[in-house]
Amino acid sequence: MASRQGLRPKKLGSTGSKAANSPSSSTTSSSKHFLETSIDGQSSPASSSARSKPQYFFSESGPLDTERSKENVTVTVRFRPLSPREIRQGEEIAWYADGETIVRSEHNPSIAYAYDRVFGPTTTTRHVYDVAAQHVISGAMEGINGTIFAYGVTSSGKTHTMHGDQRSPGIIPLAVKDTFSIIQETPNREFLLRVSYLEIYNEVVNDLLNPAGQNLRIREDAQGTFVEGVKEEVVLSPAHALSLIAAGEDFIVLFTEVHKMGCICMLNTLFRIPDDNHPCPSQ
Ligand SMILES: Nc1ncnc2c1ncn2[C@@H]1O[C@H](COP(=O)(O)OP(=O)(O)OP(=O)(O)O)[C@@H](O)[C@H]1O
Repeated sequence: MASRQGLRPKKLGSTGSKAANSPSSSTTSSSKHFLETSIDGQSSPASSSARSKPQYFFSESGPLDTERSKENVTVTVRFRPLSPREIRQGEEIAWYADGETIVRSEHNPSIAYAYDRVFGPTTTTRHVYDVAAQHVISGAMEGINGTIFAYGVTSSGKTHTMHGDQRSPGIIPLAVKDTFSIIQETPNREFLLRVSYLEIYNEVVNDLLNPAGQNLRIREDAQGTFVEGVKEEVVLSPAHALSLIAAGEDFIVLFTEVHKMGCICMLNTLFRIPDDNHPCPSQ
């Protein structure tokens, strides 16, 4: 897993004016609310860059490469646009995406942070998925553990990014679809896909696929860390997997009132797809 250090954005000095560093006006300003999407693809070559270096578009050489190749965590920031309500209330943009890797303060341009990738408010979820998540899925299908998670303050866009809607599917449905496409394109292997859906609320782990599975314990054994007693469903199609998410969502609604009272409390869900894949016996 990632070290804490790996999750920390790197603060930069001023690297120039906003206009000079911004590729286009559409990505130079965005809401003061932003979401950080973290990705952990253990040992995945595609996620092996240094935390503060843009992973996808830089190829680096030199003595630091060995060190960087150990880095498995990338941090991506996605800005959402101001909502109509925020515009009506006269809310102002506080941070903006300055190019593809820098977040800069509107009020003090000398304050800037570098991330692996920064997406402005006009970026589609599909693009975020393609650039920042797809490689974790393809890595997982090759047996490399991977995690994609979103964090941010309330209303920063976590649900929009991870779940999305019919018009703009989120990272979870896109990942499910991709997973099954990869299975179809890999006829020489057999895959067993199992899904679990958990919520971590105030440090309590609840099973969203099983109403009886409350306050589950996190344990460790020789094979690694696991949640004791969590329900795992074998899934046979994208529709089946997505129906499990929908069922889990119904369950989350039960917690919504608590969540509202909790102000900035975070409601986090984990949608987990462990896959066991083996070469076909006949191959
Ligand atoms: N990239 C985006 N483009 C357009 N609208 C967005 C975007 N991201 C979020 N929104 C909108 O902003 C609002 C808040 O987003 P969302 O519900 O995803 O936040 P959240 O972080 O999940 O909030 P909470 O923690 O309170 O559940 C929603 O109306 C959503 O549709």
